[in-house]
Amino acid sequence: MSISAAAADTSPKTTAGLRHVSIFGSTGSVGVSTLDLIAGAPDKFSVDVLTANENVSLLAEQARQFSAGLAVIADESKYAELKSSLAGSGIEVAAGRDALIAAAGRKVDWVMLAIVGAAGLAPALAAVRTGSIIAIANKEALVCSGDLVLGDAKKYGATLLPVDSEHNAIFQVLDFDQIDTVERLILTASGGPFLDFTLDQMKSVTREQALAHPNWDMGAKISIDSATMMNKGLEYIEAVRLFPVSPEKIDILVHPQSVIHSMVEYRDGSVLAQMGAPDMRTPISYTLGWPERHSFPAERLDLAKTGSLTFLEPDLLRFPAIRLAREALFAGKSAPTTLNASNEVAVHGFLTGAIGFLDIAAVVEECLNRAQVVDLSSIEDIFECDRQSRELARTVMASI
Ligand SMILES: NC(=O)C1=CN([C@@H]2O[C@H](COP(=O)(O)OP(=O)(O)OC[C@H]3O[C@@H](n4cnc5c(N)ncnc54)[C@H](OP(=O)(O)O)[C@@H]3O)[C@@H](O)[C@H]2O)C=CC1
Ligand SMILES: CC(=O)[C@@H](O)[C@H](O)COP(=O)(O)O
Ligand SMILES: [Mn+2]
Repeated sequence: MSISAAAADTSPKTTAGLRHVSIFGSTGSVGVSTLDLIAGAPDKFSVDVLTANENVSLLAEQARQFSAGLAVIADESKYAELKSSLAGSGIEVAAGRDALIAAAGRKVDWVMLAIVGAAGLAPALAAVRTGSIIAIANKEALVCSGDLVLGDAKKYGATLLPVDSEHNAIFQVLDFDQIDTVERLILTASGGPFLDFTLDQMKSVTREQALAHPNWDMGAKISIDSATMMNKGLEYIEAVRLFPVSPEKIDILVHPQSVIHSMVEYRDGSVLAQMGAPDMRTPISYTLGWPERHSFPAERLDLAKTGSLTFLEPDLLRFPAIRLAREALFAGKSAPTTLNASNEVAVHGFLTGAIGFLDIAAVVEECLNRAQVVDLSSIEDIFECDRQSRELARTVMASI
């Protein structure tokens, strides 16, 4: 089933009342929130696969706490450490990229894709091909792979549930059965920590300032993307991939309080919004329970306390990443893959002190200008484009 049909399927996908789940990227921000929800409902879930890149100690701790079937560490050099950490537990251990992909091919009821970056694409495809319910947080996989993930979801009968707060919001209020009555999707954006900064001030911001998101507690890469607003650019492409709505009908609106997570406007003028406190456990809980709603004691929204909700247009001069993402989408073919890969390299460059904050978008723009826009007709083409774009981004960064 594709995402467009997912809303119509109302039969809970459980095995004897217990949902068997796997979490890819369990040691990250989304992964930890997912396990937090699962810990609160031990009678509803049984954990099969947990994975990390290099954080052996947290992965081993999680695997023991949840009696996982298999723990996979992507960094092969950490295999022995993980093996000894889990000795005597009866938990299977594996390492490396191929092991990660094989683990994603294990059939369970529900999978969380919470690896950050294009590194999550191959496991995402393997998971989708099992035909299970797939909760997808990994927006980069959707951006860089064109229609492949959605196409395979359809082909293999998987149900794709968006985890990203904006897309989860839209999923909750979008009437898939009357899609031609939809006039606009409105993606809200907090504007990040530099919403009120001048370009001159943005030139010299530090890593710590950029990591300090005003509303959300997230991993480093997405926090920097929020600060450049590339996150909204990626989310714009993510929305085009996920929802059967043309790109011209998708707007971005800055809403600094992050209370309205996104909106859908219908042709009769009705605007439906999903709201909530900025806590990722709410959208994750929605996907964990889907099609039922589980109870979750998240902080409740207190609008009187919030006081006012404000909105403004994004400033594309101070936040060119939004323009770059739109241009990449309209250029099509390999351009979104280049956008994503060069952004990943540039964000890493900023986090490691190699380039300044404003250089992130400059590197991406230069890569988009220099890279050829070519057809990507297979997963191998996507990987090759991703590899070449990273190489190009490193070359561009070295010249700054
Ligand atoms: N955090 C949030 O609130 C939100 C996140 N998202 C999206 O969800 C995804 C995850 O974000 P977030 O949880 O913040 O990220 P984190 O950086 O906190 O966690 C990333 C996870 O992926 C693992 N990982 C990193 N690199 C690799 C690799 N090369 N191979 C395999 N595993 C890897 C990490 O392992 P290790 O711990 O060992 O490094 C960790 O488990 C991103 O795509 C993000 O855009 C979307 C909406 C909200
Ligand atoms: C929680 C979530 O979904 C993030 O993607 C969030 O949207 C980031 O906030 P920005 O709106 O600042 O990008
Ligand atoms: Mn988001």
